[in-house]
Amino acid sequence: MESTMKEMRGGESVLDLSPRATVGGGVEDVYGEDCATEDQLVTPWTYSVASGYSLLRDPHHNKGLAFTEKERDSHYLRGLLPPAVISQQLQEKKSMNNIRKYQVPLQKYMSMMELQERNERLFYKLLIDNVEELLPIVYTPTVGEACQKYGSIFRRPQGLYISLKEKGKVLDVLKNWPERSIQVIVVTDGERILGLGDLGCQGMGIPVGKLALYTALGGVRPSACLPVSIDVGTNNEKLLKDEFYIGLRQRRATGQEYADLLHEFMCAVKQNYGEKVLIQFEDFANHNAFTLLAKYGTSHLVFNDDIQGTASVVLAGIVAAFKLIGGTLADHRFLFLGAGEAGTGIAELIALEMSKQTKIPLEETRKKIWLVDSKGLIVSSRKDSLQHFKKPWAHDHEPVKDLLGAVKAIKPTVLIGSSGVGRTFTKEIIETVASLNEKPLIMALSNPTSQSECTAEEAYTWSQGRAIFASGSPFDPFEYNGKVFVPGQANNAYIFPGFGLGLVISGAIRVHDDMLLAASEALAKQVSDENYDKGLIYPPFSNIRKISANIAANVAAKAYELGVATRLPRPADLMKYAESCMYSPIYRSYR
Ligand SMILES: O=C([O-])CC(=O)C(=O)O
Ligand SMILES: [Mg+2]
Repeated sequence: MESTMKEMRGGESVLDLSPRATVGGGVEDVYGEDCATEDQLVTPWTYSVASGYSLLRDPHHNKGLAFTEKERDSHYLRGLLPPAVISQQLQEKKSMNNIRKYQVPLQKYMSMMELQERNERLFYKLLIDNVEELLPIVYTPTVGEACQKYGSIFRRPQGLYISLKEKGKVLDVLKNWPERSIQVIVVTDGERILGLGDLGCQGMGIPVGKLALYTALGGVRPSACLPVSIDVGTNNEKLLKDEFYIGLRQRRATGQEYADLLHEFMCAVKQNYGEKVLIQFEDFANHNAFTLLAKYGTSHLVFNDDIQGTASVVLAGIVAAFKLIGGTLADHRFLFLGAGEAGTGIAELIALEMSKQTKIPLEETRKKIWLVDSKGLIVSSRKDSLQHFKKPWAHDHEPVKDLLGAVKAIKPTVLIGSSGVGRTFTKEIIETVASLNEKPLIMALSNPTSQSECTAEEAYTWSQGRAIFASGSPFDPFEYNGKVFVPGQANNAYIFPGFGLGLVISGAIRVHDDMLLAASEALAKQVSDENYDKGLIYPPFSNIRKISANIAANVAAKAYELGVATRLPRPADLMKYAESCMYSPIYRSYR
């Protein structure tokens, strides 16, 4: 020990060439970091106020070549940067040029993630100014591929990893996160990532992507956002055998062990961040999604994006579509393929809104809505064997074994895919729906693009250009018989950023279904005549910050009305207030 210490401090001692030899081989190494052998401890020294080299390495404050002369003087940056001083605008132009050079979407994704870790404000500037181009990169569909390959492309960790190894220590883990004032957490356990299935710990890409949208689309400060991946194992054999897999190498814990870890997490979050932190559940498997929402809905500020966010965005699209296809909710018949979180969540919100509009009891309005799962049409004779969240949809009807049979029997005016399984709206199914309706509304919601129930091209071609079509993942405009059809993107990204902002600015402590209706109503109102002319039932994403502010204002107003808002007094103009609260990625000047 004595001699090792000597070796560590000086450079004079004889070099130890054993396998324990120094890692860095430093000379005049004051802190002993470079001279330390692999099994010696070193101290990770940093400064409390970032300046100089560490300022350039701090993504929250780094501005790269945009540091001014004055800032370079006062923050010890002289010589650490080349002489040129350029604007954020020029940096943006350069970064976009570079990203556009990549042909492979995953490379664009990696380059965006690198930017986020190098210069956060520039990352958000790019994302906000080029939202339609970059959304498919940081979000669906590319984020899906990124999660599948997360281990291989892993560089710096993002977000907080809570695994079974941290059982009993979750509060300590939360305290390791560098930010204190968290407002929004997006958490997944990775069991149902988009329509791609169980990706275990690598589901982290989803909370990271969703929170990037919270900031870019909804204006929540990046430092107030916390992505969390809960790792209870994975049942994905391919990942368990993948040498680059980053998660626990075990099959999923279930039952009490699972419930205990989640409960510890939920309690620790409240203890650490208080009552008003929003916890968004994302991409949990059906069985846990419904259970967690019901269990924590009365004690925490929780929101399930796949059940509630998707419901709100789809309801908005349907209501907007009535301008094109006519009628009201009560005039239509709805048929779903897929009776999981999205399917039953949407169905319930449609039934609730229909009931409010018509004063017909909810039990009755539900009967206008039919769902098909992997075993066929959900009917009352199946009731005993159905999972609890499917039971309200088991109406009286003879058994029907598949979607085509159900389309023929139910004669829907609106067909919605929420199955997570691609290419299930076949030619025959779309032709049958199109034969029943002058203007069928077809929504293929499953993500990413590979899991979409049909493509835009198929929907337009097989309906001879008569379908009103929207999909969860983006499709390019499609020309058919000389007319250009622009498909809308029915994705919860329209809702959750503004919804969350509304909760944050009102200090809401609980989520209520009426707030989802308020968000939906605000979104539907944003569709302009110009959008309708193109067949769109959603406004373009280029306007999303204004849309989010509108949603936030409507949600906040509802929170005050329901008495769950704690930020008092209520701001008189909630729209103005929402806009004034939104994060801007423009660089700040340092003193
Ligand atoms: O992430 C998305 O694009 C929408 C969503 O929540 C899902 O598909 O699970
Ligand atoms: Mg999701």
